[in-house]
Amino acid sequence: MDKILIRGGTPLNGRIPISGAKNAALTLMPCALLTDEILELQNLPRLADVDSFMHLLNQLGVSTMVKGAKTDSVAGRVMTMKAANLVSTVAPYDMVRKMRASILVLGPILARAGEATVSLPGGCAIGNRPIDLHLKALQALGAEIELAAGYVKATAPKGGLVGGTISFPVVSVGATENALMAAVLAKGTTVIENAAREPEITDLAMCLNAMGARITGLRSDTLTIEGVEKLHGATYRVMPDRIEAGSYACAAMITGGSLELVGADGDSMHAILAGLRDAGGTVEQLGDGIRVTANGATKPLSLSTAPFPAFPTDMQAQFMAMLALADGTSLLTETIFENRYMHVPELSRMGADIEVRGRSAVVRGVDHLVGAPVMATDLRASMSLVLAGLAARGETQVNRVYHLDRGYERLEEKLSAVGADIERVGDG
Ligand SMILES: CC(=O)N[C@H]1[C@@H](OP(=O)(O)OP(=O)(O)OC[C@H]2O[C@@H](n3ccc(=O)[nH]c3=O)[C@H](O)[C@@H]2O)O[C@H](CO)[C@@H](O)[C@@H]1O
Ligand SMILES: C=C(OP(=O)(O)O)C(=O)O
Repeated sequence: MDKILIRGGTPLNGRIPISGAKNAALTLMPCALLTDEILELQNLPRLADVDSFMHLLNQLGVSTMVKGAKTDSVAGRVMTMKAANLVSTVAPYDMVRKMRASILVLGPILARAGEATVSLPGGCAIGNRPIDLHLKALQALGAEIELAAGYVKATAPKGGLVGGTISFPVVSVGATENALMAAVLAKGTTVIENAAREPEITDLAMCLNAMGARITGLRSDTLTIEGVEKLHGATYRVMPDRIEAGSYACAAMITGGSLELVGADGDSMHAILAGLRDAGGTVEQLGDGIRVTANGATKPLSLSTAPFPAFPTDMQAQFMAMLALADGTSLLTETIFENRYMHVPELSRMGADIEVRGRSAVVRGVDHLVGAPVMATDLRASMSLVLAGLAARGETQVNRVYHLDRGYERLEEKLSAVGADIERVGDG
């Protein structure tokens, strides 16, 4: 298994191109299931999750073609997808197990084929992650749901799904996405109340509208969908990854450098950028991206994760690494996933002083971190260890690199280009 070796201590300076957003890509790709015409997605990131999703779509009968050489370091990939017919309505365990976002095929397969069977994704490192809200949303559109042998089977009424009111008790990104993709082909009007407002949801709604859907209320917590009989093909560009951009912003801060994040969309990053400014960084809006510059010691922060537009849970681990070296004590509170502190013991092994108290973590800034062999059990936790390694004295060896490959395109290449001493090494 590959490892990443980092010799820390170099301030990072220069330009990093920001890739297309993983979490947008993973909800835009299943839109191909909703039409028999071609959906072309541009600016897709080169990520393991995108490849896994493509394989899942292939198994369902979607033919795909990918353009974009790996050597082209700035442009994303272009994928054309065509689901002339679905050859299967089943998303099997071995695919869903690898990638929780596979659950996002449930709504579109059901809407297109009238039935869908998807393996239950189960829990994972960051928390329990149930799918009850996805299922309730589909039930509100008339679907019958059966759970058996680790699978959920959803069946639409004879004439297809029927519009209805979906009122979410808790904001869920995935459940909002599944509901949207199911409702676009339902008969009549659907209203989704307490919808997630993450920019990736807006990206999904814009892509669906480009395919002929009729969704209004974009960017708000109430989405109204007038069902249409058919969707057509479209070409759509995936939004820039706000979490990748935020992660590299933390790299600038933790190493005392200055990074231009080319293509980053500041409008989707308000809470992240506010956090960077409060931590003492300078954030400049550029024509095509943003620049983040450290100014001396990082200031401590008090931050709580919550649904958009608040501070995202997907940035909590990276901010924690940055705050581990702050000039004072920070308080981070995780309100979305109950078990998203798996990076704490590893950061502590590098010399961080962090105490978890229930859902909160008290981070007492230390003078320096020391490199060590570390590993993390999820994507953003792994990135927090890379960040710590970039600032630490000596060598850090980050194991289980496959987590990083799920969400960070060409990580070592992007970081070496701005001065990091980082390399990927194989086991042998
Ligand atoms: C592929 C993708 O886009 N993943 C993102 C998505 O995950 P995902 O869509 O899985 O996250 P949700 O927004 O659904 O989860 C939010 C909260 O709702 C709970 N919940 C969710 C669904 C459900 O049926 N029942 C339920 O109780 C979850 O346990 C969690 O506590 O949003 C998360 C929150 O911003 C991000 O961390 C993930 O990176
Ligand atoms: C938790 C994440 O992703 P996923 O929902 O795909 O596990 C993430 O991107 O941080």
